[in-house]
Amino acid sequence: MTYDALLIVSFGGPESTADVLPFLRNVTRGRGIPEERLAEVAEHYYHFGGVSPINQWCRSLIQALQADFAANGVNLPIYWGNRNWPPMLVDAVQRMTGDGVKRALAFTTSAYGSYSSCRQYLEDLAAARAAVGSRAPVIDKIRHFFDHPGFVQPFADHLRHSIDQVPAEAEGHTRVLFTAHSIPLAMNDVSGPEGARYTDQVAETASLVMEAARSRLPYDVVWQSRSGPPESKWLEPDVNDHLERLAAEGVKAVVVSPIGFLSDHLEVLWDLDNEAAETARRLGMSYHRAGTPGLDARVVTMVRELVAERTDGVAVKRLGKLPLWNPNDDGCCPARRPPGMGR
Ligand SMILES: CC1=C(CCC(=O)O)c2cc3nc(cc4[nH]c(cc5[nH]c(cc1n2)c(C)c5CCC(=O)O)c(CCC(=O)O)c4C)C(CCC(=O)O)=C3C
Ligand SMILES: [Fe+2]
Repeated sequence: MTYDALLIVSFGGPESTADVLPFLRNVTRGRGIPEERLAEVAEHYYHFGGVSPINQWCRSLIQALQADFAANGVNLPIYWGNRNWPPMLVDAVQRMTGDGVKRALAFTTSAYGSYSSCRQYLEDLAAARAAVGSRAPVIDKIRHFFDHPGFVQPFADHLRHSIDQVPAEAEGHTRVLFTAHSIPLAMNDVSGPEGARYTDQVAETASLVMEAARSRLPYDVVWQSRSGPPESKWLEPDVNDHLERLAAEGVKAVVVSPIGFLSDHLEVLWDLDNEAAETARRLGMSYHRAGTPGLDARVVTMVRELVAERTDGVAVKRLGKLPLWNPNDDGCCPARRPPGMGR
């Protein structure tokens, strides 16, 4: 297939205190998120001056990609649009249309399947194209990259580094925790063609990262950043609850690797580096947060390789064994939110 542009699609985040509440209203419109939860999350953003690192990370990633494409003879202009905060997707699609782009590939900054991490991006892409009209380009989403070596290996290197920081006294009493964003159980049940693909993919990434880090430590997959009404059931255990359990079992050190996130989003900076770190401190555990890939050169190479899979039919580079599917097909996550989650 030939493409004439690459579109980077991300979540978007506020860049000043004045942006925070309007951003949160964009994210949660029609979602049944309690007002108190919004106020609480707003405080997390205010703690960082109202600035999420996500937009600046996108800018830097795009700069690095442009240089990499130029150096490797990849002739694709790169556009950028977010789901929830400017630069918005609809403006990116408008610009692409004006530039005469007919068919584009979309790289979303989320590695996994599920309504929230994939289908919702597709819906927002479709809405942006519809708003622009019939001249808008066709846009194909790149596959989930949870098992690409450019995703797994940076996590593995950071994990190895953090394991090496664990104090000698904790030897034999150390646990690795992999975290990803919790989602409603109803959403996970219908993730991917046969359901539960979100939890399956996260579990596969966790085991691939352990293998690449050559670690034999015991590890668990846990969840973070749950929101939504308290009566709805979400993936558990929450990282903080799990730390309580581990402390009671005599675990003395934890190494936390946020494999749910390609870069240090606010969920990592607040929910892990503040909340979970504080929980561990209170429990007397040594806490080590392993890094995310962020702007690792291997991420840049990965994006180029994911593009080449589609443009040049080069072999799919992956470490995992779970079946892949085309996230543009309607046959995976339902094009409607699972019941109990708003809209
Ligand atoms: C699976 C998943 C990912 C990973 C995949 C991906 O990357 O897309 C993710 C990423 C992110 N989530 C983010 C921020 C927020 N998510 C919220 C709310 C929610 N997230 C959900 C799921 C996910 N979220 C869900 C099921 C909700 C409930 C509301 C709903 O059903 O839609 C809320 C509302 C307040 C709250 O309730 O917490 C905020 C502010 C940011 C930006 C961070 C920054 O600024 O750096 C990022 C990257
Ligand atoms: Fe989220």
